[in-house]
Amino acid sequence: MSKKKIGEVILDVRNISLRFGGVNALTDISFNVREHEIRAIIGPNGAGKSSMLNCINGVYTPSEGSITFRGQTFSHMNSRQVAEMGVARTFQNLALFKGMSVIDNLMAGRNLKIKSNLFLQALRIGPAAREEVQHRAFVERIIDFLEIQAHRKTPVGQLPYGLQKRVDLGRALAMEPQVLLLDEPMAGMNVEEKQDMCRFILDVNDEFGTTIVLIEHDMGVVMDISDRVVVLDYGKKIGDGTPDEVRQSEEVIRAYLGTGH
Ligand SMILES: Nc1ncnc2c1ncn2[C@@H]1O[C@H](COP(=O)(O)OP(=O)(O)OP(=O)(O)O)[C@@H](O)[C@H]1O
Repeated sequence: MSKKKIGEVILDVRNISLRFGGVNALTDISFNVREHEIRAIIGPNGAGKSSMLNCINGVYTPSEGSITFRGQTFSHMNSRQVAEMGVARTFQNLALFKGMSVIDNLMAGRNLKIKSNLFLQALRIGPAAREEVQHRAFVERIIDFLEIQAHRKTPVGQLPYGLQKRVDLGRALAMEPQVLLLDEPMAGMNVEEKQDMCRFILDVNDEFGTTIVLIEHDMGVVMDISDRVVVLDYGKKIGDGTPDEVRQSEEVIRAYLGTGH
């Protein structure tokens, strides 16, 4: 693990519960995330991991509890407000425009940062033209960073799955987030693609200073790259600590590590 500096609490999840009809997807979950940290959420299928991310980024409204982001507490925010506050997300089932090129997908991810109005943008005149140049330069930086220069103009749907996941990461990075939520960034990847994705996640954390919260099933990956891990089981928190602490918890071993997930 690098000698990076972990900072203050940037995201504080307090007593979150979420119910779907009779199903308690989350029950009284509390944990925090510190600036510059890589924080993993793990747990067996149906444990509530995606529901937790959906509460953090405003897709779901928790039945109880609150989330504090950079000192501002809210019990519900919509997804756009959360994004504007600096939280970006990738999805388990990619959120890309398959028919559009890599560069256009990244520009779409940049949309939130574009200040000029649609009319000026369409005409590409005045401040809108200057702004577009700046945004394209930033997107090109991401393309170089993620080593996808050769695919800049390729429609995303034609790329292998591993590269599509990388473009999805790029789309989220185009927002220049302070906190990046990654929902199973390595799902469906082969070993080499996983190694590449691991390297990119560590580099994003290191070079951009982005705080990362990730859900991942591959335990090797989680234990290798995370600073701290939250463990969920049936919607309850059963573990929270460094990878070593979590690895040694009997409750965690019983619920998760020992079951061959
Ligand atoms: N929109 C929904 N409507 C009803 N129940 C839901 C909904 N989303 C999730 N659930 C239920 O909430 C519980 C937690 O699901 P969730 O998808 O958050 O778990 P998970 O840990 O992300 O699972 P997986 O690893 O399989 O993705 C499950 O029992 C699931 O069936």
